[in-house]
Amino acid sequence: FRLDIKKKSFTVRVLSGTGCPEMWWVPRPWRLSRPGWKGIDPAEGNTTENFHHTFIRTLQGNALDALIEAMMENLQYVMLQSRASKFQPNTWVTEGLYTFCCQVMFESGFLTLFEREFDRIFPALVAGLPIHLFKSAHSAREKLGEALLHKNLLKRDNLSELVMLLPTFLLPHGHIHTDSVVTISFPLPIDSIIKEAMRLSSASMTFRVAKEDFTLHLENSFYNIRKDDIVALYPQLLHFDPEIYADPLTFKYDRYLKENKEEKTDFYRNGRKLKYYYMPFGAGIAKCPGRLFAVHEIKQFLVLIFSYFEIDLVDSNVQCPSLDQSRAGLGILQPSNDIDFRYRLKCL
Ligand code: HEM
Repeated sequence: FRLDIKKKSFTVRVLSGTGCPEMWWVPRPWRLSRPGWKGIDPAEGNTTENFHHTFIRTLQGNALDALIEAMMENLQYVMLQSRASKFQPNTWVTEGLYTFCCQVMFESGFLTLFEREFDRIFPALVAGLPIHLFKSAHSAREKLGEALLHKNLLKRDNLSELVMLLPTFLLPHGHIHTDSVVTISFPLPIDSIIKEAMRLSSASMTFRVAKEDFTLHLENSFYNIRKDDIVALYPQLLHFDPEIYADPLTFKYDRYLKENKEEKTDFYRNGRKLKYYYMPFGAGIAKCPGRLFAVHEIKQFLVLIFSYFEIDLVDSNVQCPSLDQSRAGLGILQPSNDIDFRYRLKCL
C-alpha cells in the first residue's frame, strides 16, 4: 500500500490512547487508573497536537540526552552489578539469549520495578480485561507509577563506578566516545543492522480515525472513508513486499547501506520512489516519539555486552528461532523459543 499521510487532501487523527505498542504499559494503564480519570477529552486541551508536543518535549532534544545518560547507568548496573554474584574468574555463565536481553532491557528501563508482569499479561489486557484482575501486575504498575513521579526520578544514587571508567577503557578501541552524554560509533553498519532486524520483526498495526469524510486514493483503487471511520495499516505488508525488498525474508545486514556506505533511502515500487518504506515506528504526527531513544538504547546495550563479555552460542549450529505470531498487530514479534548462549567477563 502507499499512503501519503501528510500530502493527501485529508486529515487524520490519532486514535486517542492507542499509544506505543512497545511502551503500552506506561501511558495507558497508568493514566486510566488515576483517581478522577474521565477519559481524553479534546475540549479540555487533550488534543492529539498537545499529546504530540508533550511526547516530543519529554522524549527528544535535551530530554533525550538525560534519558540516554540514565539508561547507560542502568544498563551497566543491571549487566554487571546486579549479577555480580554470577561472575567467577574464567567461568562461563549460561543463559537464554532472549531471556538475558529482555531482563537487561526491562530492568534497565525501570530497574527492577517493571518486573515483567505487564508483559506476561499483555495479550489479556489488550483483550480488555482490567489490570486489577492480575494482582502482581497491578502492584507492579502502582510501583512504576510511584517511581515515575518527578521527585523520585530525581533520586539517582546508583551511578556505577564503571560509568566514570567507561570513557577511558573504551575509547582506545574507538567504539564509544563520550561527551557529557554518551554517543556511540560502531565499526559495523549498526544502523542498517538494527533497521533490518526491525523490518523483519515489527508487526505493529497503525490506526487512524478520520476527522472528516474523504476519498482515500491507493495505487489502483480508492475508498470513500467517512468521518470517524478507523483506518488500520499493516506496515509488515510493506516490509515483506519482494518488489521493495528483494528476498524479503532474508536478513541482510547492509540492506540500508549504499555502496559508498551512506544510508540507503531509495526504495521503489512500480518504478516509483517510496516515501514510506520503513515503518516499525509508524508514520505521520503520531510516529513513535521514543524511536531515537529506543534505537540508542539498543546500541548502548550492544556496545556494553560486547565490551564487557566474551560471548558464544552454546550450540554454534543452532537454528535462528522463528517469530511468535501471537502478537501480530501489537508490536515487535518475539522469538518462539529461546537459544542458549554463554558469556564471561572480559579481563579489562
Ligand atoms: C523498538 C522500540 C519501539 C517501537 C518498535 C515503537 C513503535 C511505536 C509505534 C508503531 C507507535 C505508533 C505510531 C503511529 O501510530 O504512527 C508508537 C507510538 C509511541 N511510542 Fe513507541 N516504539 C518503541 C519504543 C518506544 C519508547 C522507548 C518510547 C518511550 C520511552 C516510546 C513512546 C511512544 C509514544 C509516547 C507513542 C505515542 C505517540 C502518539 O500517539 O503521538 N516508544 N511507537
